[in-house]
Amino acid sequence: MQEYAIIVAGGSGSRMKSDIPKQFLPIHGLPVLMHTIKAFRRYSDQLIILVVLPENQIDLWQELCEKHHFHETYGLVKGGETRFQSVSNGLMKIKDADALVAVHDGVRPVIFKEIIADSFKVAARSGSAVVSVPLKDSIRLIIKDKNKAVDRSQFRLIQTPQTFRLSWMQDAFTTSYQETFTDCASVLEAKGYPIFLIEGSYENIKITTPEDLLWAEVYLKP
Ligand SMILES: Nc1ccn([C@@H]2O[C@H](COP(=O)(O)OP(=O)(O)OP(=O)(O)O)[C@@H](O)[C@H]2O)c(=O)n1
Ligand SMILES: C[C@](O)(CO)[C@H](O)COP(=O)(O)O
Repeated sequence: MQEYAIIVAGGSGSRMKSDIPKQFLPIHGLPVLMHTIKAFRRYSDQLIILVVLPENQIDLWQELCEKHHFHETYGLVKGGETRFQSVSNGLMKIKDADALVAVHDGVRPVIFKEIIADSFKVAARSGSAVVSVPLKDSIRLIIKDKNKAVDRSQFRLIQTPQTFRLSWMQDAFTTSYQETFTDCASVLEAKGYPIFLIEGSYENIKITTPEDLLWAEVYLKP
């Protein structure tokens, strides 16, 4: 079955508060998104990669590609207002009848090829594979002005890639957008599809705020 990766990098990175969107900030001199694309290419030469970018940042990306002599093979897709819309735009570019699609945040550059491989293997068998890790901190539930300890073993932190059968994704993404759709798993779950969790890695961080860049520098050895 043909394997696709939709790498979503259509956001503005408001929480990073940087001059340019965080997906273009350098780690060891190379933009975050280039590290992410290279990680997926390391997984397979056969993988079809689609990269979703904000329409108004495509010129900047192309300048960066020239500057860094970045010549990986991938298709470019225009992003949307929300992550949901950006994924949806990526899905619309896929014309195969049958395929597997891994959706990954462009700002998670420390993704190991073994995890990508596992996500495709499990999704081929079960229809879905969502990367997750156990919590290391204690957590408390906030109820108005009070709070209460909860059993952390009942929770998982969810990462990407999130890999699914194309037909499941196409069906699920016909749903109207809801605020609670923070990832693809929540969209597929809302349509009744089962979500299978697989083991992720604590290094697979999402670059969201400035200190995350420092950790990514440590994890991505030059
Ligand atoms: N309209 C959007 C919003 C987000 N994303 C992508 O989804 C991933 C996870 O989102 P997040 O970390 O929230 O990125 P931003 O939306 O850019 O950040 P912020 O919420 O701080 O503005 C990122 O790779 C981001 O580029 C996207 O493709 N299209
Ligand atoms: C998709 C995701 O990275 C899984 O943890 C996360 O939900 C993205 O959240 P954000 O609100 O877009 O930062």
